[in-house]
Amino acid sequence: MTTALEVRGLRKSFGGIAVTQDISLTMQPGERRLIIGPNGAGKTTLFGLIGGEIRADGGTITVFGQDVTKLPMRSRARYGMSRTYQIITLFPKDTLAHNVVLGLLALMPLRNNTMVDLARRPNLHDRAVQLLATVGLGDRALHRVCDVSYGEQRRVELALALAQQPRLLLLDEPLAGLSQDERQLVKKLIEDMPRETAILMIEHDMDIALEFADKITVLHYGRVIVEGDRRTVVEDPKTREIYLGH
Ligand SMILES: Nc1ncnc2c1ncn2[C@@H]1O[C@H](COP(=O)(O)OP(=O)(O)OP(=O)(O)O)[C@@H](O)[C@H]1O
Repeated sequence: MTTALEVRGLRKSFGGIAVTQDISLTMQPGERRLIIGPNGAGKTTLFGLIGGEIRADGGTITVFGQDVTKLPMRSRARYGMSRTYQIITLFPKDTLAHNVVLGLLALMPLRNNTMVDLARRPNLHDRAVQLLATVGLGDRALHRVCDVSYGEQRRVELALALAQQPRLLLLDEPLAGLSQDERQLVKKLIEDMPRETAILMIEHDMDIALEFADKITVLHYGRVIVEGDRRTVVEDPKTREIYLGH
């Protein structure tokens, strides 16, 4: 079976400091994988490399059998990969629906046509509202991003990622900055994502994240130090050393 993601010997240095050191990992289609590690372990850099914002110094990244190592970020989406960001990247003065419409447009062959008349494409708007409804924001579609809460903005990001119907979804701390109630809501949204979508997630909230994961990868100083199912990782002395200091 073709793997969803195959990372081999990935390396990246910034100013001579190795931040990603020979990382390899394999994900199967539909797998739910959690990446954990202390601050500065290189989690976000690894996401940047996989997503294509950061160019690797060495190694390869294959998505559903396609070598994407040298492809720019936007081209990687065409192979089924989509991601959210730790920092929100929405247009604040536009409505939620319009943000999602832009996300949908980015996937279409007419995406480079700046003259596209959105008023003549009501189906796009309807699709955007539908997607917003899947993250519980159907009734907020016509609100501006700057007028909704931080938690709601994070849910718009999830709607945008889902708009791409990804086969591989990268979630960078989807629960960060959310209230307890919003965490539960977003957790449920992630759990309810199509089971065939492989999800790679960075998350600090262990209580929620461990439950979600089929497999966990622990990074430390840019290396994979432990990998396995929940029990293997939690019981491994190296994990305990990092998180508990003993
Ligand atoms: N563009 C950059 N230039 C220089 N150093 C960088 C750059 N990006 C990241 N780093 C450094 O690389 C290391 C790993 O950073 P990264 O953000 O990937 O870690 P992280 O595990 O995601 O941490 P956190 O949990 O705090 O978000 C850090 O020491 C960081 O300062």
